[in-house]
Amino acid sequence: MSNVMDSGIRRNDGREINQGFLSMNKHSSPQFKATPGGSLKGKLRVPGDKSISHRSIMLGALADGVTEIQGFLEGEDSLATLKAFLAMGVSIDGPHEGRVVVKGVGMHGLTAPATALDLGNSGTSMRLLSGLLAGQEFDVELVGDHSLMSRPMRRVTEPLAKMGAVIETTDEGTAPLRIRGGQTLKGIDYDMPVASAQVKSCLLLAGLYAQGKTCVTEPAPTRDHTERMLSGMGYEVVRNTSRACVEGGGHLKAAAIDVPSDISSAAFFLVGASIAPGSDLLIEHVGINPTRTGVLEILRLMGADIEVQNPREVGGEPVADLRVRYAPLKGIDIPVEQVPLAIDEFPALFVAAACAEGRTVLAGAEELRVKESDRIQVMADGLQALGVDAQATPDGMIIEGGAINGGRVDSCGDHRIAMSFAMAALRSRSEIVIDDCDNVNTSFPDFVGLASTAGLSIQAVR
Ligand SMILES: O=C(O)C1=C[C@@H](OP(=O)(O)O)[C@@H](O)[C@H](O)C1
Ligand SMILES: C=C(OP(=O)(O)O)C(=O)O
Repeated sequence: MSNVMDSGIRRNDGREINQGFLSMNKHSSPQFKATPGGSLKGKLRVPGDKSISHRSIMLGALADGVTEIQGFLEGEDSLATLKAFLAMGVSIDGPHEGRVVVKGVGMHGLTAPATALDLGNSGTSMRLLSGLLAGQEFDVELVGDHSLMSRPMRRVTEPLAKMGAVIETTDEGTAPLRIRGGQTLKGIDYDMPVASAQVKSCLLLAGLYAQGKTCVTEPAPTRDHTERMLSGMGYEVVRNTSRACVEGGGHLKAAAIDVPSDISSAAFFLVGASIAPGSDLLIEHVGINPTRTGVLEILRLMGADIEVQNPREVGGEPVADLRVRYAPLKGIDIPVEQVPLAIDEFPALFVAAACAEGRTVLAGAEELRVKESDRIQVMADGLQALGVDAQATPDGMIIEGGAINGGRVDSCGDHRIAMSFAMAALRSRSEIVIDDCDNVNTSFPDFVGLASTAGLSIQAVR
């Protein structure tokens, strides 16, 4: 049933993703060149939600029965998750134009992979899988690219150890993660020190394999796709405002999953259209789960003109079309409670702040320093290179809005930073050249094509 050959995954466009595609040669990482000016117009649909795509493969693989997924993100991060489950013996057909069929093996049907699982650039894959795999019968090793191998993993390995998991990290608490199988896990009641959906999801997934009840309390609301999908597949999750609990030993039932477009990918267009005079753009079928809509709230506080049209629910997740028109923005103090609800959107929001009138202050966002790059420092450096008054602080940034000159910036291999600076060209005085943009493929394949259709003048060059 699988269309995967020994050499790698065959994509629906005929391209083959070879073994080792996740650790691509950075010498060939393209530059983006974006010409100043223009506006964003028309209607478009951005690719599927990355968080939901990961979870659809993980839970589909563990379910009884066949899970059909539509709208799956064919980006390198979610493909890394897909490939990990192929390596653990799950039969998966696709992706074909966003459709993936996963033949579930049940809670105890995974088999030992022949080699370490390479999760590329994807923190979500590594942290969620560490929980899911801590309760298996086999040993497994998790590795990734240079960025992923430097991200903090103790936030998951420490609470997992309290549950009885045995996981080895480096002395710095980073991957490779060596997970010893055959452990008996027991449920814990865990107060998370950081607001992290990855930590919460990791522990809930481990909790499916634990004796008794596993409860996770979060210091602030974070994305709840795991809880929603578990419930949607018939696994009881007991939730109140800040706490989610599962009882180990249950089963998942296969279900159809319709993945909405990713609001984190829509964010570049929300910002681009807000800052470019003359813009009027409709972004269709976007996931507007309230744990993800901080970007809408923050942009509106800045004066953006965003209309939520045709709100509906699709497969347990709220979805809508977003119409965004140019509006003059003003600087604000970003409300701290919005931080976890917009955690991946700050690179784009910093560009909005650079185009706003007055000062924007972000605090309470130290988590940005441990994403694919240090998003506070890398964005501050890039904005300064473009002539913007942007000062990094330990937990955020202070930006004085004003003119954006052109120039050259380094995305440091961070997809969200590359796409954010591309949108900055809509308001820059001269060309913006962005280095090291390969990883845009982790979350937004064909960003350049879609952005060009909407009116951004951008090219990828090797
Ligand atoms: O659970 C998820 O799918 C994610 C959670 C967030 O990470 P943290 O849990 O580290 O905040 C987010 O930044 C990441 O892109 C996806
Ligand atoms: C932080 C991100 O992803 P991950 O943690 O899965 O690498 C992101 O996509 O912005």
